[in-house]
Amino acid sequence: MEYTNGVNGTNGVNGANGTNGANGFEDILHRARAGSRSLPLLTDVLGYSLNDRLLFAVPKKGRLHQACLDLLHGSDIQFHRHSRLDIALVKNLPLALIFLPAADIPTFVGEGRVDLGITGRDQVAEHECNTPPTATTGVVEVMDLGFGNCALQVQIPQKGDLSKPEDLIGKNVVTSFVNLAEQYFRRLEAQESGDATNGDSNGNAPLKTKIKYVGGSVEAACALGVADGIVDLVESGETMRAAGLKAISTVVQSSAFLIKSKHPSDPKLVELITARIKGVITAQRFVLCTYNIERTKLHTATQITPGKRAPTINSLEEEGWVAVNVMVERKNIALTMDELTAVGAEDILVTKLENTRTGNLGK
Ligand SMILES: Nc1ncnc2c1ncn2[C@@H]1O[C@H](COP(=O)(O)OP(=O)(O)OP(=O)(O)O)[C@@H](O)[C@H]1O
Ligand SMILES: O=P(O)(O)OC[C@H]1O[C@H](OP(=O)(O)OP(=O)(O)O)[C@H](O)[C@@H]1O
Repeated sequence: MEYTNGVNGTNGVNGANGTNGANGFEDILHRARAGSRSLPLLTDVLGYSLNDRLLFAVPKKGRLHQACLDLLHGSDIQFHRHSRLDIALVKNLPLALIFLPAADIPTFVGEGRVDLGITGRDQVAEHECNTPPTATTGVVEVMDLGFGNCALQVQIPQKGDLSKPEDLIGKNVVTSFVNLAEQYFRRLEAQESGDATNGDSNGNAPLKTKIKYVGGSVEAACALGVADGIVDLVESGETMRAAGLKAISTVVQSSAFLIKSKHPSDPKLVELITARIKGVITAQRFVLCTYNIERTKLHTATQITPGKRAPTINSLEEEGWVAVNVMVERKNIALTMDELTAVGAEDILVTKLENTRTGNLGK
């Protein structure tokens, strides 16, 4: 089977409407991309053609799903998704959304079957461990979307004999990220044995650590006696602590990324969607701050609020006073207001941004 991670048939992706043969979803996308003579079949199966539409993969469930729907809404990408159907045509752009498990999105985008996608960087790293990018395949990271922040970490029981990653060598490690875990322990074993060649991914030396796959609830594996340690995602750390585990090493840091294939079918549309998403992300990240200040104190105040390019300064009707308009990062706004007040700013107002479109904001 060409695809791993259950793309074919195991998770409901295959044959989204129940009529779509053994090769299912993958085959549909392939035929759509190829624009081949088999397109009438596509129409028969789906009731419409994906030809001439840019394909955009979105996580169908899980931690990234709702944030992606919010992003699409903010970008005015309008669609109606029929229940149980994992393809939705966008009404106001030549675009189709394909709802896929986050883990499968790098495969589809990397092979160019889908043009754009949103998934975690951890999933991209896991995919690329097994399928290194070539000149024509593999994904291009377009933009960090600023949500889905987490870390893939090596975890062990809080109480027990183990204390460091090396203690897990030769033991049982359970994870959903078998490729990254194998790569991590292969390098660790190589360092321990002083054998630099062991560190490559060609499997020259057998891996002593036993890596086992589970699809979810990884944190239960130690308590159930299946694992001595696990490699799993941590955000707040609540799941880890509740399971009596502690983190001893980080394999990879992650957040949600917009990714694209190396040869998207419509680069202009990719640019347009990227600009819209960037506008929404920037609007979430910044607020607009306005305040009045005496011109003599302006220099000090604008050092506190330099803006992205420069603040906008307007004269007030009152002699010697100016009004300042400036973008400030949302996470810093309370501190910024304190500092502005301290240097004599008055009438400080903070406005939420609905949307933005700028050249270099949010980089
Ligand atoms: N606790 C978390 N906090 C932030 N982001 C997370 C968290 N857990 C997962 N993610 C991100 O969301 C992605 C999808 O994980 P999630 O567990 O939601 O997957 P899923 O598609 O529902 O699969 P599964 O059925 O295996 O749980 C991860 O690859 C990671 O990038
Ligand atoms: O550090 P925390 O904030 O507690 O988050 C970490 C948990 O979130 C994810 O699981 P999720 O709840 O998505 O379910 P899953 O175990 O089925 O993957 C991840 O696999 C951890 O178990």
